[in-house]
Amino acid sequence: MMEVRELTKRYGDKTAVSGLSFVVRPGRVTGFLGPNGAGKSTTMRMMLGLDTPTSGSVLIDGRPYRRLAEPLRTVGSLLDAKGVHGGRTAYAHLAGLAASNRIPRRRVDEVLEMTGLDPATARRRTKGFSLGMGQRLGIAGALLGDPRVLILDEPVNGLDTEGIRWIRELMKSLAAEGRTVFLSSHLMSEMELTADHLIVIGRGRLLADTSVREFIASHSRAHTVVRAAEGDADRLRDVLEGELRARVSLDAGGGWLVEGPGAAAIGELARERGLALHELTPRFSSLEEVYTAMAHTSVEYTAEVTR
Ligand SMILES: Nc1ncnc2c1ncn2[C@@H]1O[C@H](COP(=O)(O)OP(=O)(O)OP(=O)(O)O)[C@@H](O)[C@H]1O
Repeated sequence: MMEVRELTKRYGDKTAVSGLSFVVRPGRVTGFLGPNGAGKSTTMRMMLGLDTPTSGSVLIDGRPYRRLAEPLRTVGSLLDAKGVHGGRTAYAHLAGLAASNRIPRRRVDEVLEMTGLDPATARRRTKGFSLGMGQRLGIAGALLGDPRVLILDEPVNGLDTEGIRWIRELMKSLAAEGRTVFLSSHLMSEMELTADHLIVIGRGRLLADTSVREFIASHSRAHTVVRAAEGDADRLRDVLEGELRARVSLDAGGGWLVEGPGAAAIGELARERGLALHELTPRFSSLEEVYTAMAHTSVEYTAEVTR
């Protein structure tokens, strides 16, 4: 478990993180969202003791990072996959990390296998690694100490479709084992598939701390796809616009996309007006649609931090 308490970070007159408080719980994947410059990386750096808060604190399993006896065994992290010495082989990099954290050498082979880095790749210098291979190595490093908490900044960055799917399943299985998994990503569709819970920040402040499902349900507008019998389509649109004040547009699959009234109201009105419906389907927004709509309407989502 991780507790962020009244966390604030200022750089000169710029406030990157402002009075942020939330709890990241074990047993689920928590996604960390926010536009560029919202303060995600700064928050993650403070979680890992790489940056000192101006005020506030982060506790990992009850202690600040710097007071953890064996940090790598408690928290695994991936902030910058390029933070590996290019002259070393992947194996040497992990073996060095293991040795300095009193982690048995055999664990290196285990994490290499878990992350799909084969022995031949592991013996290559990391300088020639692709972004995706570097990302896998970074994750191998994060898993080395078999930590209860994982903090990953953009872990799918540079991965192909197969790699992205692999990360998704890995994150879910680590959470299912009871670990605390906290990750940021710009890929909303991926976040929707991977995360159970969301922490959303904008301008360094907390905007939402909720399940993915609730976030979508509470911010999406009701949409329904409705299709009438042939010949009734125009009349259906007129009735919806005139009597229910609905916004009606043509749906990509034919039929009308109705915004405003729910499926029940549409169905009942159609029956009263003697219109036979061939389709009446509530449509839920995707996380990406909800997030994009918020980004257009809320200043916290749009502008950079200025103060
Ligand atoms: N070392 C620093 N010195 C001065 N300002 C900084 C420093 N680090 C971050 N900032 C500023 O703090 C704000 C938050 O940056 P941060 O990198 O944490 O955002 P982010 O949400 O991770 O963005 P991105 O999605 O682009 O990575 C930005 O305005 C950034 O310019």
